Amino acid sequence: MTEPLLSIRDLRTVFHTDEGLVRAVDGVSFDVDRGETVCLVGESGSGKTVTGESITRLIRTPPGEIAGGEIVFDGRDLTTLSDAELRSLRGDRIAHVFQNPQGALNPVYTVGWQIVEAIRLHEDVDEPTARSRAIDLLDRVGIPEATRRFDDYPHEFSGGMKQRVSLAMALATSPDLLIADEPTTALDVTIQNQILDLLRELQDEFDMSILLITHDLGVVAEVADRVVVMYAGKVMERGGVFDVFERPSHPYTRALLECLPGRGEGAAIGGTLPPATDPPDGCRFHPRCSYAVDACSEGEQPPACAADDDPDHVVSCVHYEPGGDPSVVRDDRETRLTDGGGEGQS
Ligand SMILES: Nc1ncnc2c1ncn2[C@@H]1O[C@H](COP(=O)(O)OP(=O)(O)OP(=O)(O)O)[C@@H](O)[C@H]1O
Ligand code: NI
Repeated sequence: MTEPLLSIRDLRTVFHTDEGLVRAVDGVSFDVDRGETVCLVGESGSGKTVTGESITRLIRTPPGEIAGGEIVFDGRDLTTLSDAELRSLRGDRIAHVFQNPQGALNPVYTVGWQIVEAIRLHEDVDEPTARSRAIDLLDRVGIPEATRRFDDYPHEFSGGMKQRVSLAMALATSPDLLIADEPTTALDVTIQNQILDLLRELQDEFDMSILLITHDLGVVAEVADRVVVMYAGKVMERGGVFDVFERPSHPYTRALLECLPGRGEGAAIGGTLPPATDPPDGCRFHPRCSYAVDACSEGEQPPACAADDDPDHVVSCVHYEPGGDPSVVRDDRETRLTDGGGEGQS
């Protein structure tokens, strides 16, 4: 088996605040394979952004601190790298795109010049070469009349076009991993779909992995190969996108899916995220969970347990622990009937 490109193990990122210690990311583990898209999904405040920003240590220290765990990228543990080593990795082999492209673009310089700089910072090429590469990139991300627009300033682009420009910047050094944090959230639905289509095309073309952060399960269904469902700093469930959508196993995942139009009641999940400085014992979701039993409010978050035959599909819920009964949460009758039918026919 080939090594995953990125392997996060037991990541713990905390913030020291006046209100106390915020365990924003509290023992998160998942992998991103080469060429695949992994989606981090969960409600606002669940720790998605902090996870993404911990990878290349964009977390401001203080108040933030990576308190434990490993972030192995292409065989190297990034938590042990110096700031200088990380800086050269960032924007070279790992690139970030954010919800607000404004942040990635300097209002004082033309977009073309900024992409040229990004290329030349990481590669020893002359100006004309970098310039023609920059125009190619602008063209590739769908900026019409790229040659003419090369000399325009960021404010001369619409929101969707600005996001395309920031994508071109991110791709300037052909990164192995693109971390995209809600890249389409600020855009209207049509533009949103165009950008997601573009991401998919570019992924094939550049042969890169994508870690896409979103609270939108519709987006996940569109682009993900695998899904990591986060809640209050913990991973509730992770697995292949097909498994997670067809056999959602954690009550939280099921509740999120129920919120999807056409899938369930369409209602929001009752209750709110626990206070960040004072999460409940046991499963972090138990105060909002309709399947909670006494054991759910005791001890630590349950370990990652098998959700089905696929070893990649795991769930952190007492009902899946040894001796537990998953049918409390998930109706497995259909699956069993199908299995039985298969045997009968052979
Ligand atoms: N600089 C900071 N200081 C203190 N707490 C922080 C800081 N940054 C993030 N947090 C806390 O960490 C937790 C996780 O935040 P994070 O931004 O990762 O959530 P998210 O899942 O990305 O949410 P959203 O969907 O709103 O972007 C929250 O409780 C947040 O308040
Ligand atoms: Ni976020």
